[in-house]
Amino acid sequence: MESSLRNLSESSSDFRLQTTSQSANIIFSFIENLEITPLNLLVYIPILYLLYIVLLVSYRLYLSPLAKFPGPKIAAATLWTEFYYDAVLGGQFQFKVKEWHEIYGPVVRINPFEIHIDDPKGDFYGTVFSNTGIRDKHEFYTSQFGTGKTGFGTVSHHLHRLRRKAMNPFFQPSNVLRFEPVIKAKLDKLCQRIDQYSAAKLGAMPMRIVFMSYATDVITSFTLNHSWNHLDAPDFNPWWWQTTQCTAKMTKWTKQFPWLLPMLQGLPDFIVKAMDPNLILVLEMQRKIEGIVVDVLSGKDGKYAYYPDGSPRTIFHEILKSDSLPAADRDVEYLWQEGQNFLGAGSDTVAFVLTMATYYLLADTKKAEKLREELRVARADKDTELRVVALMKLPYLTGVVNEALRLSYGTSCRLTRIAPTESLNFQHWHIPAGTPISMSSLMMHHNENIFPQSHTFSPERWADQEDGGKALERYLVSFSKGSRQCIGMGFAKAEIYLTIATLFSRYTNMTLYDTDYDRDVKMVSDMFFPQASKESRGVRVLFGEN
Ligand code: HEM
Repeated sequence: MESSLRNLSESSSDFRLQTTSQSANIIFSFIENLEITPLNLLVYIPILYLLYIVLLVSYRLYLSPLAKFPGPKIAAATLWTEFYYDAVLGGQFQFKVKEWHEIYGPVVRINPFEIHIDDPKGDFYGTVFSNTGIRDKHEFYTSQFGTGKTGFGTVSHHLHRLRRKAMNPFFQPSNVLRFEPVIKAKLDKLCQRIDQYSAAKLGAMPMRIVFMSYATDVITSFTLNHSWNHLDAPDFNPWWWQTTQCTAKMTKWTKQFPWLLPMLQGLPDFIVKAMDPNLILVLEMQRKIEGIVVDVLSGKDGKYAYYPDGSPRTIFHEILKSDSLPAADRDVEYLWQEGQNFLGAGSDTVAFVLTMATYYLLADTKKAEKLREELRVARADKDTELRVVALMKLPYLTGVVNEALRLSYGTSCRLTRIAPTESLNFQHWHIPAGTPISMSSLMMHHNENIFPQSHTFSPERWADQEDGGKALERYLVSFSKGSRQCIGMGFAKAEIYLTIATLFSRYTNMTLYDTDYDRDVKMVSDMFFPQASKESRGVRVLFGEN
């Protein structure tokens, strides 16, 4: 209450100041004259609470520095609007924001604190997600995963720089290229599993689950130096995909109630299980990663934790080696949270891009043939298996990868940045320093000015450009941009290029099985990652004889 009143007195409008200070006087004299008895409290508390709400909403609607921005009043008044669309209706807020942009224009105030921008030219993305400016994250966004100590979850720009610096060497192109043979070994295993499945006539393969197993084996080998070997499971461990889906769905609740996560962690397992059996999978995953971290810290991995030249094979050894890391970060909690982020960030994201590439190429077999032809010619030229560096130079394959990234969006939710010391100007709008500003890949990637017929999968929109689509990449934001851009981008791209090239060269007889765009592909809800309809049976593929 006091802070609301203090805020009120800072108003620039004399009239409003007068009115609000009169209201404040009334409230104070009301409080002074209160006769406190238990019975009276039952009446006074709701009245005071109601007054507090009225003052708070009035402040948000008329006095806040964001009051000048267009948008629905209900969104400016309360965070419950987002909660209703996202938690109650299930991932619908992004679509609502899109509708608001159609009504109010490119700048919309989407909650009491935040402005969302859908720039018709797309260039403002580079300003908000800047590489050079100071950019904090918004705690409302970061708190949803309960990993506030990690690079991903760090609010402060400056602290993030220190944490990111500790991880950077692990993601250098040289370290990614050194890992290429391991990705290829996992790819061989994936192909063996596909061959066995098809020889045993087990039917169509659920590609998101299959790719999820594969991507998890790759990311656990890369970051933990221990493959989780999901590809060995006869059914590709669908529960692991459910775990990540459950973690993502939980964010719609934990964003509003961040205390939920620590509370769950403190409850006995049987209670958590009774609430939702998938929740226990999330906790088990966290404990498994924590166990690995404890092993790392105790030196259990010994010399196998390092390459012969002494560089680390696990992200934890890399982080601990750094002299930039704050001392408080050298503990188990920080490291397991970081480990969880790597697994979450590097498994279903990659799996979804691969699934989308597979779907769109098989839905239009001419495009698949064009890709195969490019790969055939390139291979004949070199007379050998292509390495990732050579693959990345192929224009049509690059178009396929970029289109798959574009139509899988990265995160389907909006991303937010705060410029704490700099006010930003967009069109005629002046956005005060410290305002959380968000933009969304969903809107960037369906901006018809930039990507005409944006719902069409068209590798040609990249491949047919004179510069191979380099200029257009500015608007491809699946990995976001700027200082908080995905640290695993180079690694993910290497994995995606290798996988698409290998599968489409090797399997010439792949067909979609009972896969319907509206039911199984089209994004209908945003659960941090894009989700198809509840009736979806996934993208399924039959591998025939080649
Ligand atoms: C297609 C695959 C991937 C996509 C689309 C993707 C997308 C993204 C996006 C959009 C962000 C920024 C999130 C934000 O602003 O809050 C991000 C951050 C991050 N990603 Fe990825 N990612 C992918 C793969 C990976 C992989 C393979 C790894 C690990 C090897 C990884 C590790 C991370 C980490 C650690 C961050 C936080 C970076 C920071 O804040 O400094 N990602 N990713």
